[in-house]
Amino acid sequence: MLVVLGGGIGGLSAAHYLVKKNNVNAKILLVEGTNYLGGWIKSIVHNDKGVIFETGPRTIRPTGYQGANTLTLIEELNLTDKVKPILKSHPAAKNRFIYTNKKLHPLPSSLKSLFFTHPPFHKPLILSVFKDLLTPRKKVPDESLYSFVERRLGKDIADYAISPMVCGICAGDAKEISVRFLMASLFEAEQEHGSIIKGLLKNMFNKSSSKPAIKGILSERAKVEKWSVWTMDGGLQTLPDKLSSKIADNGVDILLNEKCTSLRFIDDSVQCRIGSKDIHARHVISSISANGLANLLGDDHKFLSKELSLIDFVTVGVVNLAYNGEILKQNGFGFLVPPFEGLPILGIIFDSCCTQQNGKTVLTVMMGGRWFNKYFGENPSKEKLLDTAISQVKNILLIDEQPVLSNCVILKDCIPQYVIGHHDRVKRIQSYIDDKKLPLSLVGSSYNGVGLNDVILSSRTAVDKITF
Ligand SMILES: Cc1cc2nc3c(=O)[nH]c(=O)nc-3n(C[C@H](O)[C@H](O)[C@H](O)COP(=O)(O)OP(=O)(O)OC[C@H]3O[C@@H](n4cnc5c(N)ncnc54)[C@H](O)[C@@H]3O)c2cc1C
Ligand SMILES: C=Cc1c2[nH]c(c1C)Cc1[nH]c(c(CCC(=O)O)c1C)Cc1[nH]c(c(C)c1CCC(=O)O)Cc1[nH]c(c(C)c1C=C)C2
Repeated sequence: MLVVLGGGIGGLSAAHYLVKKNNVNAKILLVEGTNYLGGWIKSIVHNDKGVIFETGPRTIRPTGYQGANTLTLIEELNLTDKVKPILKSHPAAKNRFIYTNKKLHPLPSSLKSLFFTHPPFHKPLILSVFKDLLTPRKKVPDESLYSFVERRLGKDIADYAISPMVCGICAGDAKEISVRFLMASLFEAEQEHGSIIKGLLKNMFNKSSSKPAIKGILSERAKVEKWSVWTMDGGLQTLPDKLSSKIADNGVDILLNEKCTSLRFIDDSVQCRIGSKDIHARHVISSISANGLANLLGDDHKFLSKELSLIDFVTVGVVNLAYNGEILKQNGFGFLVPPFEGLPILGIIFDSCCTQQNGKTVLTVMMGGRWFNKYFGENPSKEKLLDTAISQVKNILLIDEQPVLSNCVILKDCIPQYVIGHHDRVKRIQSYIDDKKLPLSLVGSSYNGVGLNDVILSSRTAVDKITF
């Protein structure tokens, strides 16, 4: 028996890859603690109004090894016809705004714009290139994203570009998040070549990758047609829905509403406590959060449990709003708010600019993250979040109308924070599992990337490494 813990995209894709590899016909069991498969991916479809609210992720990047891998999965699931690309030429790809000093500022998006001063930046961005070339290398094992960028490119970029970007990816504080999370290659460029620019130039002429490129039909199409990001017809939930039905059709047993409450490693197998039963597995793939897994290990593996529990998570409040008519004055993906503005929101996505919403204006307001308790306390009511969202939409986007539809969710501990030292912590965790030869694989957003592409690739890599 092979057990997969968790039915989010990590667990579902792990089960899919196990089915593909399972040449010994081992039984596969997927255990999900709630009555829903998909984890944070959830699309609420209002068929009568022609509106879709995404409460979690909404777009996926097609680029890189990870991006191509996800598109291959889409082909394997026969979902090609459901893919909805957003091209690089589309306003939603070109226009991203920063809200600061009571104004929405478009982020510069062309090479030409490097040479001019674009508020909120105080000087032309080309000066940051010179700063990088003139700043001596600082040898460090890791550093915060903020301090790396401030040191090499200047405070303006750290405050107005990097801090909001970190909010828009992990709802975290750039002063705490490791530079190796989002900018590993730039960090390595400094460590190896003394400057970001020099490192990038050297790498441009010395292109060698350890992994062979994935050349699927969809990923080739994405290159030729110049996709920026893509989403799915019917909402992103189409993906976990199809994965769930495909793995069930292929014989995976799916247990819903059953939590795994303990894992005991006995000889070379694992005893999983699920509900009131003990199930013996020859291998477990855990896709649940690192701190959830820490709680299952008891006192047998104190070091592992402690390291896993130190990976922190933040809570995000998500409010979806639909208004009659197309009433947005700006066209784009949305805007982010730098944390120093002290506003109770992280940013707003203009969903109806990215996807058709039947003539309605659909917005998603994201709140809290690293600052959830500061603005909302321990247990805020959903009304408080909804009121905050509507009043921020009114103040910033000048929309006075009341929404015709709304939804509010509080996503408790939904995004891990890869703080300084995360990379080494994950190495220690993996070394412990390898040294003790535990039949345990770790997948999901807690370890090697929080984007859907990273999570899906973590499942494929884990399954590739298992020997039956
Ligand atoms: C608001 C938001 C917006 C996002 N936007 C994007 C985006 O636009 N693009 C992008 O690429 N990524 C985005 N992400 C990131 C992405 O959605 C997540 O990283 C990804 O969905 C995590 O998947 P997972 O399988 O690792 O975890 P989860 O989705 O958390 O799945 C884990 C599952 O395990 C179950 N579980 C937990 N404990 C147990 C137990 N003891 N026993 C059994 N089951 C258990 C849980 O119920 C859950 O279903 C976003 C995330 C959030 C929260
Ligand atoms: C404000 C909160 C959040 C918004 N999105 C997320 C949070 C926490 C989560 C998120 N968004 C993206 C990813 C995937 C990253 C990846 O590795 O692929 C995750 C986990 C995509 C994304 N969204 C924005 C950016 C800059 C990115 C990176 C990839 C890309 O360039 O497309 C921008 C953005 N996110 C949010 C808003 C309001 C926003 C505005 C411009 C919300």
